[in-house]
Amino acid sequence: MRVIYSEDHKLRDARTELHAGQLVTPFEAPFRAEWILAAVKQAGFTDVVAPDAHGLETARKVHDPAYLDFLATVWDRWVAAGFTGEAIANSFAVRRTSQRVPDNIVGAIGHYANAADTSITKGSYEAAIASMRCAITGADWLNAGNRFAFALCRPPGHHAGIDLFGGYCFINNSGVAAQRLLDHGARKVAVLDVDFHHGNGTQDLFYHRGDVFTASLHGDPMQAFPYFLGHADEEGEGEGTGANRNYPMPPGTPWDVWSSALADALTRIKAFGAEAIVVALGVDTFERDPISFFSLTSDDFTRMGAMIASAGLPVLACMEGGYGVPEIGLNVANVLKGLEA
Ligand SMILES: NCCCNCCCCCC(O)(O)C(F)(F)F
Ligand SMILES: [Zn+2]
Repeated sequence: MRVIYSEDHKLRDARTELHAGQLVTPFEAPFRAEWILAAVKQAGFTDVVAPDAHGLETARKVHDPAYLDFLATVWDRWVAAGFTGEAIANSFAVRRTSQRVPDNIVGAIGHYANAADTSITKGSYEAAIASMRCAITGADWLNAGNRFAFALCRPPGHHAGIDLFGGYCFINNSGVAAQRLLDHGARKVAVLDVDFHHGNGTQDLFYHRGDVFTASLHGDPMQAFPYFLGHADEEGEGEGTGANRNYPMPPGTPWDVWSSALADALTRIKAFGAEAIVVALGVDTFERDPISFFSLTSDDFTRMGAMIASAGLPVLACMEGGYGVPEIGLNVANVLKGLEA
């Protein structure tokens, strides 16, 4: 198991998150990556490398280039506008609005935001690039013929759509990794999202494509963020018809229910003909996660890894969510142990 980690995640250290009507300390904070790195090393996964310095070539195949340009410049534009707070969208291009991108930075950030929970700050973009590089480097480890890799991505990526940021995400790491696998010989790949929250960004990236199967197990969007995508009747369109599968589940979902959804997803991934699986690995399905509502135990994460490995395919796990409790490190390490069991 190769682990890819970048110290540059620390450049993403926002002071604020809009939560429950207040600006709070962000749940998605630097300590997360430090706890997870320590725990996976403690578990014996010591083959840890820094990412290769990839550019945006692969990312431009799944994200709108103008969106990537926005990410690269938003903080400087925000500061140039004379604002002293962190960059937070507060007007949005919602139903029945123009999709022109305003010149004004407050309008532009609202065009590209899919949630107001994600402040953009100095260093956010550089951290997102480093996170993307971890995912691409992990994909290249598989491209070299290896079975397993873990990209310790921070900031996460699965809420980042073609031209959308939010939910703590900017560049869709697992989506870029899937594209990288396709660019290096794979004909079909799957992105399996086990984070508590629906992978709305990843679904957006590949909804009309028939070469990437996207599956997501998550809190029912009628009850849970991201709220506006992730229903079971979203099955892909055009070339992508039948290549998207959502498993929305209710509060309190335990392992036996959750794992039956995983078994179905893996069956469909194999039937699709995927040659590799990119796992959007959030561990916020944990019973004591502070912002989620499933009931998986730490031992269930070992079972999760073993089930995914039983598909018999190469696996790249890209870190997504998992908050606030020390067990996030143990839970990630358990998935890796299960993969290699
Ligand atoms: N303010 C707390 C209420 C929840 N609002 C935002 C939730 C974002 C979840 C992010 C994640 O866990 O899905 C990711 F993997 F992307 F990090
Ligand atoms: Zn999550």
